[in-house]
Amino acid sequence: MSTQEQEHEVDLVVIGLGPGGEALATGAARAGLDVVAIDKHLVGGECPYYGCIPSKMMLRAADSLAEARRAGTLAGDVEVTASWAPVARRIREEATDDWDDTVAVRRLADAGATVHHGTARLDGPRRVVVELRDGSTRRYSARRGVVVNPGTRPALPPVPGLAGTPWWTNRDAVRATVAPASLVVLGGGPIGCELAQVFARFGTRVTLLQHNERLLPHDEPEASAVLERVLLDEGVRVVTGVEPRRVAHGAGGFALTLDDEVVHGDRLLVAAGRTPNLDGLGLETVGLDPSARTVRVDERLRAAEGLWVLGDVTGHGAYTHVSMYQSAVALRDVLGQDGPPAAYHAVPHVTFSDPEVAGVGMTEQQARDAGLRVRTGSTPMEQSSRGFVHGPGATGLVKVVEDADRGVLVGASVVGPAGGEVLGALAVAVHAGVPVATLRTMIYAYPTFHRAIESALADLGI
Ligand SMILES: Cc1cc2nc3c(=O)[nH]c(=O)nc-3n(C[C@H](O)[C@H](O)[C@H](O)COP(=O)(O)OP(=O)(O)OC[C@H]3O[C@@H](n4cnc5c(N)ncnc54)[C@H](O)[C@@H]3O)c2cc1C
Ligand SMILES: NC(=O)c1ccc[n+]([C@@H]2O[C@H](COP(=O)([O-])OP(=O)(O)OC[C@H]3O[C@@H](n4cnc5c(N)ncnc54)[C@H](O)[C@@H]3O)[C@@H](O)[C@H]2O)c1
Repeated sequence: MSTQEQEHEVDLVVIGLGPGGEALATGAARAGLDVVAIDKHLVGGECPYYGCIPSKMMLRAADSLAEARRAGTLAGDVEVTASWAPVARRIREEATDDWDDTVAVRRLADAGATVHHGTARLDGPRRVVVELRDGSTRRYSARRGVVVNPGTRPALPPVPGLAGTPWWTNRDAVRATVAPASLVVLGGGPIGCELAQVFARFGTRVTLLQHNERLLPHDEPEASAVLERVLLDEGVRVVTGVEPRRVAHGAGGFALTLDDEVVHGDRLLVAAGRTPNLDGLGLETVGLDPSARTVRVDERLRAAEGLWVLGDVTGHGAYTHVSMYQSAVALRDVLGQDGPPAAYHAVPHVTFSDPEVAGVGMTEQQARDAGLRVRTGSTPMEQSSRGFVHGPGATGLVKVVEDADRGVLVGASVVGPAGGEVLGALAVAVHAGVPVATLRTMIYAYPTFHRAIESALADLGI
């Protein structure tokens, strides 16, 4: 073993600094542990540089255009000339520091951690090898253990011809310096729906091809229907239940062959799910299967002796708030502290389209599949007083799913303006198991969007 490869003994090694890994490394270092934190790309992971934050800046800009266009109905004439330049500038300068993580590295180092940019892999229990960017190798053994938070990358669907083309991932989309004239979006999940609406509102001709029979298939069918209608009304061509047979790229852009037509676009955004970054991590050296889609963890995020795994790869919801939540639970375990175990009965999620599509807990179908005696109640957002006042853009609904035997909500959905904010009240109800009878005695401020919850509860029946 060369001097360079001498094994260094530390308390904790964190591989992958997504939101959860970064927070855990910071907390462990602040608590006095000797922590080595490693990321092969940017400290902070996908969310701040290529995911949540830049995409939500794009959506904020697109929403402002839509609101300005609604002024014609509400407040008089407004002339709108869309420009992508402020969006690109905000993302580059304000959100990502030109995709530079110097500030995040310094923050972590100031907390007391040793930060490396390099690719790490497990090399047996509590052992890690890092290939540093300068080509050198470092080996660590970790007294407490290793935390792994490697995240995911865009999945490449097996469509003939696709692999050799310059298709866009979310990373290319958030780095765009102009809005393309035309765009084909492959995939109608959260990424596809959010970005299809963004570019359409900036004047891009968008075709959204979704393999499933509906958009956002993990949400309530009613929510999918509202979003599809809105996107169609805004000029997005939505084609569901399709999968391209072939993709070609040439001087004229992309051509995607469907069963009975060819769809064209200057750009092609592939948003067809994610591949977990579990390959090359050395999971087999600790007795785990590197080809699995998720790593099974217990309620303290332990995957093996001295190994904690966090984030998207655990399969408990590919959201930043899940990664952060898990990191707090795992940190307590790393530090030998007691505390509540991880529970996932009230995981919320929000697709930040306009209207926002938000959900918590189970859908009606999931509750039925779980064998519960289910009652549902719903109400259209348009029929609420606030929806009526709001006018254009107020489309949506509130739907609640009750376990009728226990008299508590096990799931809820909100589609509407600020749907993710309205969801907050329902997330409390599902999380804490607040009895429906108690929710019905609440006073709901008039005329708010959240007052529609009272109508949905009334629709459950007696
Ligand atoms: C376009 C888009 C929009 C999104 N919007 C939202 C949103 O609005 N709200 C929300 O909650 N979620 C959103 N998400 C999901 C969110 O980004 C992820 O759930 C979140 O980043 C948490 O992921 P993670 O903790 O698993 O790790 P990640 O953020 O994926 O980070 C993993 C890190 O590990 C590093 N790494 C991997 N392997 C190694 C290795 N071998 N050695 C060293 N380092 C390694 C990677 O470089 C990366 O930095 C969005 C995602 C995308 C793509
Ligand atoms: N606002 C948010 O919280 C937010 C936003 C974006 C992403 N995310 C997270 O990131 C994850 C990944 O998002 P995503 O939208 O890529 O994945 P996804 O898996 O949720 O959706 C991908 C969609 O692509 C479709 N698809 C797959 N192969 C296809 C093909 N060959 N042709 C056409 N369609 C095809 C599938 O039917 C599926 O509905 C999400 O699960 C979510 O957890 C969250």
